[in-house]
Amino acid sequence: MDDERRTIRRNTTLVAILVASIVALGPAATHFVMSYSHIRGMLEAEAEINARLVRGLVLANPGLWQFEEVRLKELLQKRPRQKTHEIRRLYDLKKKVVAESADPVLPPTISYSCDIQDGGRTVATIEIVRSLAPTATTTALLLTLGLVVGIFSFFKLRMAPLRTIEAVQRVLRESEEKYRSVYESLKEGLALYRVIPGEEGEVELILTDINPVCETVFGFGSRDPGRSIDEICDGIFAPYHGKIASVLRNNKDVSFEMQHPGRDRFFTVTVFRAGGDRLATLLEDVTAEKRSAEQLERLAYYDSLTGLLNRRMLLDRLEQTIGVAQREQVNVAVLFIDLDGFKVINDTLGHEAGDQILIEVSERLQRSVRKRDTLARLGGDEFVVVSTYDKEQNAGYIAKNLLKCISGVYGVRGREVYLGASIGISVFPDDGDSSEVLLKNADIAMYSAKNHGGDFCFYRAELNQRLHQRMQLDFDLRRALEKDEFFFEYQPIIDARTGRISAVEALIRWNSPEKGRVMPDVFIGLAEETGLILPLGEWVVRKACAKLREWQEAGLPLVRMCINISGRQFMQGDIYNVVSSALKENGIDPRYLELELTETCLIQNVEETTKKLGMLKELNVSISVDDFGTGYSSLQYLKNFPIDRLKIDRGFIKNAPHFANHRAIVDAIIGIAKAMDLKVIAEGVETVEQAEFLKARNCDGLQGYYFYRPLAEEPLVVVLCSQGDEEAPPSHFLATRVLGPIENTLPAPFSATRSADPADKQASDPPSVVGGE
Ligand SMILES: Nc1nc2c(ncn2[C@@H]2O[C@H](COP(=O)(O)O[C@H]3[C@@H](O)[C@H](n4cnc5c(=O)[nH]c(N)nc54)O[C@@H]3COP(=O)(O)O)[C@@H](O)[C@H]2O)c(=O)[nH]1
Repeated sequence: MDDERRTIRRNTTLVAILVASIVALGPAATHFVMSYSHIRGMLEAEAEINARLVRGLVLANPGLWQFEEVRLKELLQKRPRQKTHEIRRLYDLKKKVVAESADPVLPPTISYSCDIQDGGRTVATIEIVRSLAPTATTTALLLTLGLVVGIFSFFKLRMAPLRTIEAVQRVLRESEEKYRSVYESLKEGLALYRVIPGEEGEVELILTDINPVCETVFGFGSRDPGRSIDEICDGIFAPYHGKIASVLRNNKDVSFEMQHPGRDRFFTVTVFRAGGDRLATLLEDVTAEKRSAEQLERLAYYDSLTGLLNRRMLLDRLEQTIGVAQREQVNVAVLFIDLDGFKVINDTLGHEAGDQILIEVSERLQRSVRKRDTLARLGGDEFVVVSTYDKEQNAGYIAKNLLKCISGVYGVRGREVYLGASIGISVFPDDGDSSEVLLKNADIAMYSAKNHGGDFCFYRAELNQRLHQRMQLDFDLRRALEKDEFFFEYQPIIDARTGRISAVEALIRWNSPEKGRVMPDVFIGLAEETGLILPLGEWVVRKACAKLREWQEAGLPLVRMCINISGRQFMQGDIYNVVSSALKENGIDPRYLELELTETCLIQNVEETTKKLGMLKELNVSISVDDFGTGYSSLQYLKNFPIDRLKIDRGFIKNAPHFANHRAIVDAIIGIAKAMDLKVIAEGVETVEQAEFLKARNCDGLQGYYFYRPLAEEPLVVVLCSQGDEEAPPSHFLATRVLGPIENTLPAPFSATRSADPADKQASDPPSVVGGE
């Protein structure tokens, strides 16, 4: 028990004794005193009356009244209340009883005497004695009752204040606990301080209490209460003393944001009065909000992958640089960099690897540019450097330096890959006077550099013209599709064993009203870029199936129809539904349709490819890998893909008879195909040597100008009809078309008369063929 409680207990005991005594004795004492004085008053009055009566007798009989005992006794017996037991006595001067009227009177008694005078001289005394017993009894009863109530009151009174205090303390404790639990569960740090005013508005804050968050987040320790905040926090609050002091002065809360350098965190501090000269600070950790605000700002102005400036910031900086260049009479070069070969790396090694490379490229560029230059990433594999220079040739030097630093070998995922770059340069003020124009022109120049095999290219007005030409071409192609201006030429594929045509490859051409016959090299790339390849590719599938049905219905000897499927069409298009619906609509045997996909396209996304190829294979169509050898050539993938044929790229065929390494590659590809139970076709067979070389190595199929150039439909039909038998083609095919003479001789190596010069060969002079692949 503390001192306070002890004092309270002592004082309340004293008060309780006092009150209990009053309660115990008060009624009895009051009763006694009041009864006593009442009785006494009555005795006085009665004694007076009796004395007067007796005096009458005395005055009437002055010498002999003492002998009138009977009369005197009668007088003494005259009382207002006869029931009250009394003793009444009359004494003479010698104190001898002259007359007496006596009832039995219980002690204790009360008496009153009254003198009887005669001529101013006392001649006798009357005494009345009455019992005080009834009063004493009542008083005793009251005293007993009072004591009981007094003792009870004593205990009650003695405990009541302590109980009240305990109740108050309990309420306080509960409210303290509530406050504590709120205080401690606050997610903000709450610290209480005693303020010691210093000189010139300075204040010293002495920490008095902290909640747990203050410890974990702000770094206060449990031993810190009692210490000055400046001492604990190495003075980080010092700059805010003025604000803190103003809270006491103005009685108004203040808030400010501060950084805790030791903990690398940001806090919003709200200072408010906590009663008297106490202050409290609410410390809210806003590090996460601050970081996400910074992150948002970074996202708005910086590229999230490399940390370089983004397009928005680049344009802003470029505008500023133009302003400076105008004032200082210097040139600004905008160098638009696009990586060469990045897409293949990204597609084959995955996006993570691609990202890793982009980060390394940005690091190399950062090391290469000057501090005052601007370096940005526009997205994908496009970077831009903005540099000021004074001499004309300097922009070229900068580009060369950039190329030197970017181009080379990159290590990624334990492999080494080579990367180059193409740079387009536009120059202020010659090529534009706004950031947007300079950037657009540098982009155009970059395309030109890329089309010329990399390196760098300065912007020229005619490049812009070329861009417009491309836009025009895209427009014309879309219109051509609507107007059905596309058509096929068919290049036969020869079965090397029999010399018969085993398949034809349908090759798209555009019959442009303005340009005439346009070859696919001119438009397929652009169609891929713009996405036109999706409807165009669908047209190819549907047209090929429709042709197969037409030929079937016309009774032509059927061969496989091979069509080229572009990478974008395979990955992004709904190839399965397009092929299956085209097959169904035309009711043709799916085995007559072969889809040619390039190696690079197949390994873009192996999982997706496996799924799509599996579905296509379920339709029973054939699948071949085009341009084999030029891409990744992964045997692992080949093993898992459901493919039927490999087509060796014509680049290897061209040099195979003359160069040992190309020969070795062709040998290897044929070997792989045989080992995997795949058929192998050689593309671009142009000479007799090539044909003999391939035949000697058991290549299954041969395709190339040596045998046939791509043929229009009519000569193809003639060739197909003539192979194996000498029957004429169905009449309706010949009726409307003019055919050249068909030379019905075997081509070398099947006939010694065939010229080896591909230039000699025309679409109208096919060899006669025997057998099939
Ligand atoms: N996505 C699609 N791509 C298509 C389609 N049709 C064609 N193409 C692709 O366009 C590229 C160029 O095709 P093209 O000008 O038709 O040339 C083909 C042949 O003419 C040519 N070839 C055939 N033999 C020889 C030869 O002996 N020498 C030689 N120099 N060239 C020859 O090769 C082209 C066919 O190549 P490939 O497809 O790899 O078998 C071309 O990449 C076509 O793929 C289409 O409908 N969709």
